[in-house]
Amino acid sequence: MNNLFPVFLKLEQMQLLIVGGGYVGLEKLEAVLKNSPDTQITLVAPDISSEIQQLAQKHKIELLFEPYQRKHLDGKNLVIVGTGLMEVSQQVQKDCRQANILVNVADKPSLCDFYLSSTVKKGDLKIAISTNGKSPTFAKRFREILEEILPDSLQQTLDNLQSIRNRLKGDFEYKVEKLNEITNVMKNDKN
Ligand SMILES: C[C@@]1(CC(=O)O)C2=NC(=C\c3[nH]c(c(CCC(=O)O)c3CC(=O)O)Cc3[nH]c(c(CC(=O)O)c3CCC(=O)O)/C=C3\N/C(=C\2)[C@@H](CCC(=O)O)[C@]3(C)CC(=O)O)/[C@H]1CCC(=O)O
Ligand SMILES: NC(=O)c1ccc[n+]([C@@H]2O[C@H](COP(=O)([O-])OP(=O)(O)OC[C@H]3O[C@@H](n4cnc5c(N)ncnc54)[C@H](O)[C@@H]3O)[C@@H](O)[C@H]2O)c1
Repeated sequence: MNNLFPVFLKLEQMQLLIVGGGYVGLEKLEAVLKNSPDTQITLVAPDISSEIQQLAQKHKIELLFEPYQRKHLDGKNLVIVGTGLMEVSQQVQKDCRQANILVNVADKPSLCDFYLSSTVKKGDLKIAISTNGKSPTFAKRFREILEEILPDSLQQTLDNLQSIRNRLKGDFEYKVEKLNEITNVMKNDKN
């Protein structure tokens, strides 16, 4: 079964809590900042790595040097946990469930409401990759392949299509038909 529903979040309009300030916390923080560098983030952990402290100076990151407590969820829309400690992970997951806040526990699929994906970005094009949790390493490798093969000229194509879209006159059906006609060239001839 592969029933995950993908969405693209406007994370910069939300309040994110990250629990854990070690290696995993840094990895997830970097994944967030790569896509949404202006996200308002609170990161809580008794020990916070120097790499994270450096990132906090350049981004909107509040650091709390203390153990996780229930009150840290106040006002948060989304939570990512990366402490490597099962008791902490389970406690945060339970608290999030009660508060109706979506939670990702890094590397613990059974405790996740959502998974992080590998992401490819070429200008305005963004592709999110999931393997349904089967192999994050495959997701990473596939990202690398897509990053390599997608041409930089894609942005020009998107800009052109947007300007045509804005200039098209007529009703909705006409516009849809016209835009499909123009982009038909992208389809393989054999189809
Ligand atoms: C895509 C990416 C996004 C990100 O995290 O940013 C991501 N993991 C990445 C890398 C990666 N993670 C791990 C390795 C080591 C090799 C290996 O084990 O394969 C590598 C590879 C590396 O680092 O080279 C360890 C690992 N990960 C999970 C488990 C537990 C398990 O599978 O049961 C374990 C074993 C832990 C242990 O043994 O202790 C689980 C999850 N990892 C996910 C996402 C979710 C599923 C995504 C999907 O559907 O494919 C899911 C389910 C939950 C989540 O964490 O959100 C990011 C690549 C970013 C990029 O570079 O593009
Ligand atoms: N590839 C690499 O470069 C590299 C480097 C180091 C570690 N690792 C791997 O990463 C894993 C360890 O990473 P990690 O991030 O899980 O552990 P970590 O020890 O790096 O960090 C744990 C974090 O959790 C915090 N924490 C502990 N109790 C807490 C609580 N009650 N509330 C909030 N925060 C709390 C700690 O203060 C710390 O910030 C290991 O599996 C190791 O193999 C990889």
